[in-house]
Amino acid sequence: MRATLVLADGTVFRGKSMGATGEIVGEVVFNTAITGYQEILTDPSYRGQIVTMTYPHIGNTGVNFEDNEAVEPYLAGFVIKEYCPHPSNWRKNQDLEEFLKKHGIIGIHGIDTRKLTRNIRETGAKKGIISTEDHDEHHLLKRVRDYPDIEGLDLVREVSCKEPYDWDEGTWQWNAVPEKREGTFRVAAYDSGIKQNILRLLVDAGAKVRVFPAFASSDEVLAYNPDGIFLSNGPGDPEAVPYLIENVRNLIGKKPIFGICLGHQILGLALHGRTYKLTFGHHGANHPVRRIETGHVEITSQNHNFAVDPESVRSECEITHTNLNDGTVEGMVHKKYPLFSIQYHPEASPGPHDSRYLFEKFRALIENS
Ligand SMILES: NC(=O)CC[C@H](N)C(=O)O
Repeated sequence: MRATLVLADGTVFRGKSMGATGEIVGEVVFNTAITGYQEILTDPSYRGQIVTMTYPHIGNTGVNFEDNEAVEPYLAGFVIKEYCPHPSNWRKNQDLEEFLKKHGIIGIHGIDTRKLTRNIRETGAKKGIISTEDHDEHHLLKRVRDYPDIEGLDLVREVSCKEPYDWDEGTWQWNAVPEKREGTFRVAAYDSGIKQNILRLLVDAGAKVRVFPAFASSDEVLAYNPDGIFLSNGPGDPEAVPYLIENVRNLIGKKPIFGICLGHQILGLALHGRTYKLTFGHHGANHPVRRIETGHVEITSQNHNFAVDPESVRSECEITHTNLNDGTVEGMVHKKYPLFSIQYHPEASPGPHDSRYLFEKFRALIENS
């Protein structure tokens, strides 16, 4: 079956349908990771986005029931060059196409993803529409242009849990049964679309974790009597979740805080700093980051479109990590209060694992506070 992708600048790609059928609009971004398409598909931070894989051959290991980062994929659409319809992997439970169909995700394959990636790199992430029903580029262009922009949309509410719950599973290997663990200190984790490997690494670091919805009040979170607060990754524009910014502002200075990705941006805003949108963002598994304290370079997994403006937080925070490709802020620590945050994904699953020390750092911060 045919599928057509039209970008808001009028560029047209004609390919084949993969997964669910219908029509979807989202912000088109590209991810340069070579492995981990299943984890990318199930990362809730992609809500509202159409993800293009630059790696040309996708689907060859199928999908299993263990590697999802959330209970289901929340992204808008999926774009690949060549789909592998004959996956071969001992952990496979489903093929990629079945998985996309089951979850209602519309995909397109057989298009020139290098041309698409160059377009986004040169003129920035932009809205796109994928349709398997209407192939008239003028109709599609009108609909994609009429669709609201991602800035200002609260996508966090769509992916956050609705009720608090406890998490007690640490990391485990494919051939072992996950074991339940009792932590030694309490962490309240705000779920703006949390990736499960973050929860596992918090448990590995010794935390007893209770996950709270992104809209939970600071009083509700404090009533759990946590030793530390964690702020998760999540989709969309950080400025679109004022309730979370306000609640986090109430918690600063009261408890040790660690934020990842959206959590880092929320901390920046709660400290009265500023965030801004990058041209095409960082989405991949090999982004070099400089750890200023030691001068080391960490190879990191990243997925974000927004960044914290360093000048806007300079009076209160020190910048601890910077991106070696474009110099943007990748981490900061408060000069007075026990809090630090990281823009990239130290829990990266699959790797690289250079940044796992940050979970131990959170434990140490809690112990010393
Ligand atoms: N992975 C994330 O938490 C992404 C944060 C934010 N939605 C951004 O795009 O920058």
